[in-house]
Amino acid sequence: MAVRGRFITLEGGEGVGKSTNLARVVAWLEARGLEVVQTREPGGTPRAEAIRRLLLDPDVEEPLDVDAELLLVFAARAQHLARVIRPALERGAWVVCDRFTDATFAYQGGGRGIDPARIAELERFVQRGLAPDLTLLLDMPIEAARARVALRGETPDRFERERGEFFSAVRQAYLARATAAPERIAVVDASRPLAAVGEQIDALLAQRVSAWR
Ligand SMILES: Nc1ncnc2c1ncn2[C@@H]1O[C@H](COP(=O)(O)OP(=O)(O)OP(=O)(O)O)[C@@H](O)[C@H]1O
Ligand SMILES: Cc1cn([C@H]2C[C@H](O)[C@@H](COP(=O)(O)O)O2)c(=O)[nH]c1=O
Repeated sequence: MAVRGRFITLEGGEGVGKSTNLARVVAWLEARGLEVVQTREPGGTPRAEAIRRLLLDPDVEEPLDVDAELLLVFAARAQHLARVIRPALERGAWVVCDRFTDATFAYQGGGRGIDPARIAELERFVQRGLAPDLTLLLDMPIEAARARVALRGETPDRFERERGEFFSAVRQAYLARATAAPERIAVVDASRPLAAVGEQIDALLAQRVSAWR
């Protein structure tokens, strides 16, 4: 069956406000009478959430090989696409996802140094042409974002324990993808107060949704 719904993703480094603003995107769409499926990566199904725990667990003594990390990310994505994303889009629902493949190019590509061409191969294999219609890239300086994460007072996961250089590389990789695909990826200055960030997101949604109709 042909894909009919729309696929929106939120991206950005740790603590930039993806989860907070995802709730706003969902509310904005639902207020317009649309069926919305809210989900996240890695994860979104019980098996994919099990892979997420494996990826994020900081306490495993055996270091995770970077290629194994990449393949686990795409294994979780394949399951998520098959069980949640494709069925939702096919029945006409809108899917709003906290992170997707731009995160792989940013974290495994930029952060871990994996060749983007190898990531693109897996992207083609797993997604078979399916890609987000709109990506909101929340961008802000990494130190300020890390301060927000620290305020949450949670135990840092395996990625959150990385050094500053890792997150600088992640941020640069995200921004490079936005430069390469400006028609899909809208950069939002996430360092501003929540209300200002939300207003820009509402305006972007209004503009894109009217263009799709
Ligand atoms: N514009 C903002 N100004 C100030 N604080 C904010 C803003 N946006 C979000 N926050 C706060 O920053 C913290 C991180 O936000 P949130 O959890 O939404 O980020 P995230 O990008 O989803 O994080 P993670 O990458 O860890 O999942 C939360 O405590 C949230 O309330
Ligand atoms: C999709 C995806 C995610 N990651 C990393 C990025 C984050 O550190 C964690 C997810 O946790 P969060 O609550 O969303 O911050 O996973 C990754 O490295 N590669 C990916 O493709």
